Parts: sequence; C-alpha cells; structure tokens
Amino acid sequence: MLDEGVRKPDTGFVAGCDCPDGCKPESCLCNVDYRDLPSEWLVDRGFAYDDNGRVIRPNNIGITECNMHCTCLEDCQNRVIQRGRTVELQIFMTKECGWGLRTLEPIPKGTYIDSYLGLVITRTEAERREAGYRQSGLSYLFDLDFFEKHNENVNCGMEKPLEALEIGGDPETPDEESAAAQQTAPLQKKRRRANYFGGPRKRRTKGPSTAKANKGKQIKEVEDLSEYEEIRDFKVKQEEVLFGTEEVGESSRSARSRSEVSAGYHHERSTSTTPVEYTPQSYSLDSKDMGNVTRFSNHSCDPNLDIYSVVIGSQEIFTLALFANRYIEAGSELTFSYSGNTGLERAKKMKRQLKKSTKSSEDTELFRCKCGTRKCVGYYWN
Ligand SMILES: C[S@@+](CC[C@H](N)C(=O)[O-])C[C@H]1O[C@@H](n2cnc3c(N)ncnc32)[C@H](O)[C@@H]1O
Repeated sequence: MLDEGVRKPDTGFVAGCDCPDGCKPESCLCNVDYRDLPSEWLVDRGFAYDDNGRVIRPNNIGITECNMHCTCLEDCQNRVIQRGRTVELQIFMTKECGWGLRTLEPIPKGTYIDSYLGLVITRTEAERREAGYRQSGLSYLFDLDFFEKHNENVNCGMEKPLEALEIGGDPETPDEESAAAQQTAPLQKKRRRANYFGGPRKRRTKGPSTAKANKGKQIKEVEDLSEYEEIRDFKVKQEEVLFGTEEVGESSRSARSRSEVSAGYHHERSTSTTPVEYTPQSYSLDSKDMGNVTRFSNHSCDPNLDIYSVVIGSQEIFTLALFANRYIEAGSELTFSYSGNTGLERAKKMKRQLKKSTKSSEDTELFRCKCGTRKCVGYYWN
C-alpha cells in the first residue's frame, strides 16, 4: 500500500506519430513542439539526437521521444533513453562527498548516462522527510516542478574535464568571500531541483605534476573493482525492483504551474492538443529507498552531466535523463548541478547578500559545497 503523500500513478495522455517512411524531424509529430519553438531558441529544427544517439539539443528544451504509440521502429533516431544505459558505471567512495558515481569507460559528449529515479511524493511529504534527512547529513530529495525563466538560464561553461573527487591535492580557496562564507556555513543537506535543464559547479587545484600522479592512482582504483562489487550488485537488485514499480522512476509534469515558464518543457507552451489540466500541486522525488545508481551522483559547480526532461508517450510524465555535457575520461566522477541551470548565479548572489546581512547561510537554502572543482563557488543552491 502506498504511503500518504506518494503520488498515485496515472495513465496520462499518450501520443505517437504516424510517419509513413521513417521519422523526419520536420514532419514527425513527436518533434512538433520543438519544431514550433521561436526560431531564436533553435539552432536547427532537427531531432534532439544525432545519428549516434547523442543529444545535440540544449537542456532547457524538453525532448519527446517516439514511443510504443508510433508507427516507427525501434531503430528510429528519435528513441534513445528508452533503450537504457550503455555506459559501465561504478559506485565509489569519494574523499569529501560520501559515495559517488563514476564511469569505467570514456564517454563521448552527448551520451545518455541514465535517468534519475525515485519515489514521486508531494512537496509537503518531502518537507516532512527532509527534517529526518537533515539529521543524517544525507538527502536524496529532488524537487520537481520548479521553474526558471529562459533568460535566466546560465551556461556555466564546462569545457574542461572534471577532476575526480577522490584525487588528492591541496584545496585552493576560490576567493576571500567564499572562504569566509564557508567558515560560517554549516554542513547541511541540500535538495536538488528539477528546474533542470542545464547547470554548472568546486575548488581545489593541483599542479600538472600532481595531476599526473593522481591520474595513475585513479586508473588503478578503477581497475580494482573487487571492493565495489557488493555495492554494484546492490544497485542491480535495486533497479530490477524499480523498473517494475509504476510509481518510481519518473516525475510528474502535471504539477507545473501554467503561469510560470518551465525551463524544460517548451512543448507545453505550444499549440499542442494535450488535454491535460495542470494542478498547483508540486512534487519531489525521493531516491533514498527507491532509486538507481544516479542517486549516488554528487553535486558539482562544474558538472559533466546535464539533466533533460524527456517524454516518452505520456504527456503527463517526464523522465529526468542525464547526458554527458562534454567528453568524460574513464574513471571520472559523474556529477550534475543540484541547483539547476541558474544555481551558480543564484548562489553567488546569495553569498553577496549574506555578507551584507546578519543572516547566516542556515537561514537560506545554500549548502556548503565540497565538489573541489576550480569553479566551485563554495555553496550550492537548493
Ligand atoms: C543524492 S546524495 C549523493 C550520494 C551521497 N554522496 C551518498 O553518499 O549517498 C546527496 C548527498 O551527497 C552529499 N553531497 C553531494 N554533493 C555534494 C557536494 N558537492 N558537497 C558536499 N556534499 C555533497 C550531501 O551529503 C548530499 O546530501
């Protein structure tokens, strides 16, 4: 029996295309919302994925994949995340952030990694659970239905490979301001938000010689899989359960307010005939007890993954799909921004305000970040 506060599964509005000779982006109904976007938002009007199944669309625009209601076949260019994960991943212990997730193989830019799964609960239930999670210092809550204005989207630039968190090196203070702020900041729990669709993120640099030495260490750690096997088995068992559970794995679109501009769901703003009534209820994902490997993915101010909202069939439900936003070397930790696309900018702003006021970061939703990248702003915004 489902707990109080857990979102009940719904069938949602389902739609498919009827392309006679294979799907083409200019005519495929599944691409129609994207195709109808204002031209200034688009580079071109093609599918979200290239011929190799890599995402080429920015993550502030949602994706609708062809699905079981379409006439096209499974090899359609517009079907990627429904084919599942192809990258070999590993859960490992980081130096600063508890368990983390890393790749055992190099990942080309645009590759689908996996989807963020969890139990869909109401925001009220999330607040209730959060109080308990604060005690442990670990939170697996992920707020959905959180909106950003398009013009606030910030691309933080993620050209450089992220350094694996387990690599040593002297922490470098990003700047005076964040150092001072960090001293006063309590180690708290944060909640990710699905304003998704972009995002950035730590501090600590090391000289090239240290980096080289650590690279060897990192590769050795990747080769030494035995100590992680128990956890990897655990992960596999979890996924088996989750994929058979309707309430798990996807998030509700139905709660999105129509008065706000979603950062990820432009198709909702189109002339779509979707007969969906949106309610003001907001939802969160909790992956503490139900989830997959992505629940071990830590926050970074310079993340190598971006989250996209992907619809497959039901217009009521979207999946939070993680894609590589750059080439990722084998052994690298896989991270995303818990703060969404605008989090870095908002965290900076909040830091400035904190400096001027008597408020402490405890009064805000800022959490001390230990991501260790050169771009770390010291906090992440929740
Ligand atoms: C979804 S869990 C990620 C997996 C987690 N590290 C674990 O051991 O299970 C989120 C928690 O990881 C930790 N965490 C993730 N990213 C962090 C960061 N950049 N800085 C500090 N703590 C972080 C926080 O304790 C946070 O509540």
